[in-house]
Amino acid sequence: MAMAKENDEFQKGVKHLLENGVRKLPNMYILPISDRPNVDKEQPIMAKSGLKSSIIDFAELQGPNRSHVLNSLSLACEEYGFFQVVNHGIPIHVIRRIVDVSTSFFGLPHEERSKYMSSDMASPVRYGTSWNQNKDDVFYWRDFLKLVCHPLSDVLPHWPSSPMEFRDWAATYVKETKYLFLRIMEAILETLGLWGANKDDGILKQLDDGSQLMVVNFYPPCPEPDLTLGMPPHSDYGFLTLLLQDDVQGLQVQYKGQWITVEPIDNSFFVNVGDHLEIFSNGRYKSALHRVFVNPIKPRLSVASLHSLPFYCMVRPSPKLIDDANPRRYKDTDFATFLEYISTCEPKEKNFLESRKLTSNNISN
Ligand SMILES: O=C(O)CCC(=O)C(=O)O
Ligand SMILES: [Fe+2]
Repeated sequence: MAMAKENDEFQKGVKHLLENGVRKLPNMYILPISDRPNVDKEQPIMAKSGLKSSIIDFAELQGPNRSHVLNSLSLACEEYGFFQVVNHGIPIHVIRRIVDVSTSFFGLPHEERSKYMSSDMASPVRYGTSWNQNKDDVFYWRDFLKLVCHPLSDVLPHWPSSPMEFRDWAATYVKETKYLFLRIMEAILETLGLWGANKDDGILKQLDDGSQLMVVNFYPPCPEPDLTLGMPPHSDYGFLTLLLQDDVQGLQVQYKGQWITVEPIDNSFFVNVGDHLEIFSNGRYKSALHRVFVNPIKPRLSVASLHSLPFYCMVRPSPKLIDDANPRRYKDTDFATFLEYISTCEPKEKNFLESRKLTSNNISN
């Protein structure tokens, strides 16, 4: 009984635990030694790792240097699975306001935030904690707000009405990030030889009408950050995720088996290749494995915007990227398969994508 009660408290999230005087990391959050972040051990930060070419100047992409930027973009997607976009064109006040209203949302009393708790994965709004709180054996030090963003007019009335300006700014932010996503995708299609003269605008139309999810992640200060994580190693499911992070370090990406800390660059987006783009590009571009560590002093906030095809569409390797030298490497995948997978087995690292790979026995054109 006492145990069940304690469990109920964990379900309310980490901010709630802190507000209720928890000063020591509960056992529920302690990861096995092999999964702990090891942040003390020498882990390079991005600036010192030699990954400079992963910075993409969006303004240059629209100008005479486009082909040069496209080369960097292609290299980043192929080699790292991520890049950072600067001069992205989204007005700075929109960026500031989305951070402000998101911070205010997490500043609301627990009763107000918890109105949006739901175990229904398809709910247009879902407040929750950890990674998958209904299934996690070990909990992660994160609270989140997930908003389904498409079709906007249908979902908007379900979004939080408090703080007062939340809906308006979230709607503006969602439209701006969708526009940026589509422009970046045009460039990515071009790097794959599917734009320009060899135009495949079918996929871009589908993406324009595609799914979009906005996830606000909040990581309060953690009493014993070396024993836990804010998010486990994972790849995102969609084509691209556009991530806005505040100025507190926490995000790490894996490169050549090593965890590299992404130092936040003011007014930029960290963009990572998701599983669907890996499938669509027939494995040429790789989805990025990333995780989040937490710290004992500063709260951290990030806003992720995840984009893919409409939920009912199949994701499959582009036929133009399949030939004798590059046989089809992935099975057809739809969103229902993904939801079924995450409801039956814990998504760890890139294991969903692994389950979609064709083996050398059943590889085909
Ligand atoms: O908070 C972060 O930096 C990463 C968030 C993330 O990976 C996600 O929302 O999928
Ligand atoms: Fe992620």
